[in-house]
Amino acid sequence: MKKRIAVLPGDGIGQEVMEEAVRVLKAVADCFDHKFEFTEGLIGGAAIDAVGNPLPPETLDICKESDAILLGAVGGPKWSDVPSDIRPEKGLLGLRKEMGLFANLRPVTAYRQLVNASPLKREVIENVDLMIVRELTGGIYFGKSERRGENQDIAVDTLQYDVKEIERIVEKAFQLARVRRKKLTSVDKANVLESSRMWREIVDQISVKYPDVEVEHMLVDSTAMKLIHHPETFDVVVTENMFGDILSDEASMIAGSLGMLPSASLRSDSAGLYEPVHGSAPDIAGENKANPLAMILSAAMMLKYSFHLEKEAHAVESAVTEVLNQGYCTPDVGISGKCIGTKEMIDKVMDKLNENHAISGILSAYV
Ligand SMILES: NC(=O)C1=CN([C@@H]2O[C@H](COP(=O)(O)OP(=O)(O)OC[C@H]3O[C@@H](n4cnc5c(N)ncnc54)[C@H](O)[C@@H]3O)[C@@H](O)[C@H]2O)C=CC1
Ligand SMILES: CC(C)CC(=O)C(=O)O
Ligand SMILES: [Mg+2]
Repeated sequence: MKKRIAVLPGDGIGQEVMEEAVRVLKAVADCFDHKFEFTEGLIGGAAIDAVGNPLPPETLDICKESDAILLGAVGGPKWSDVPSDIRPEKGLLGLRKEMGLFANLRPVTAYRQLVNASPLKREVIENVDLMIVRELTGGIYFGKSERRGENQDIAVDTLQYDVKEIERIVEKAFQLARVRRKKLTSVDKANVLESSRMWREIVDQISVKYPDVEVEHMLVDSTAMKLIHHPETFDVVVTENMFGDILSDEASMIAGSLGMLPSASLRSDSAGLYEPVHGSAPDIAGENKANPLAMILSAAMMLKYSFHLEKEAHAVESAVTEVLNQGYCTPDVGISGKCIGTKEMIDKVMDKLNENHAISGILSAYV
């Protein structure tokens, strides 16, 4: 099967983890006899430096002509003073909007091998398996924003949602809950915000179609607390753009590191953008210290959601789990003597992938 993949490394550790993801995908292609064609594009700060635009039209064309997009991360202190309309982050927001990628799936798993990496107690996190479903192309990140006043001393950001934007993300969340543990927590700030009150009404209306799914409404501030207190009680959590952004970084501490959280940004067809939840991590960039697993697991989500290659996705996920089982990990989660670098971690994952594939080949020869 031939698939075209747009590769957008971006900035900082985005470039490092992307190199590793492409390596893993090439190994998957070899093992399972697929053809993945990679086309690289500029985005974020790297694109500003090269052409003065964080989302050049050529990059958008590459993405539109591809079957899926992989993205590292954008941003960094180097571009903190560029005009707000060409900041690196604008490139990513623009790409999500242009591609219509409204549904951001952020699974949070507490890996057994990493329970000691979490600042939370073992008994709090050991049974956690939740999915944050974040609305990705609306809300305050896309509303009108401006500076006003004689001295430009008033700053305005606008949080706006229309019914259709809410309906499609809520539908997506119900569908996901239906095939998981059938519980949906809708997170809002309905005690204060009008957009949240409309969000709640829509969740209630749609819930009638999903009588098998238990629904609860929760305010975002108490959700932040409950995610730490009783994270195991959550299954699917659906929320608007900014709340989802913040809650997912918080939830990363259940997994032990931002470097463990993958994501898929989807629309209604099979196209999708796959990126780790983390940013460009300027504090560790260029040091071979970044945890590449969020990126690799995002690539596995691409295999599953865009290419429907379940077996291949499972092979990558199993290789990751087995390497963690052997005690290897990067410094963000590592305290043991088996703490290794970005590249070495992926060497281990590739060894496992190839080894498991060879074993399954030998076994199939005997049946
Ligand atoms: N999707 C994207 O492209 C995102 C971009 N950003 C951008 O990234 C830049 C830095 O933002 P920060 O607030 O520092 O967030 P960040 O996610 O880049 O880093 C936060 C902390 O987590 C650590 N960390 C993150 N990913 C890691 C990994 N894979 N392995 C090990 N440690 C990891 C970092 O070292 C840092 O201490 C900013 O310009 C921000 O706008 C932030 C979030 C998402
Ligand atoms: C450009 C930002 C909104 C990126 C971010 O923090 C995220 O998507 O998690
Ligand atoms: Mg974020």
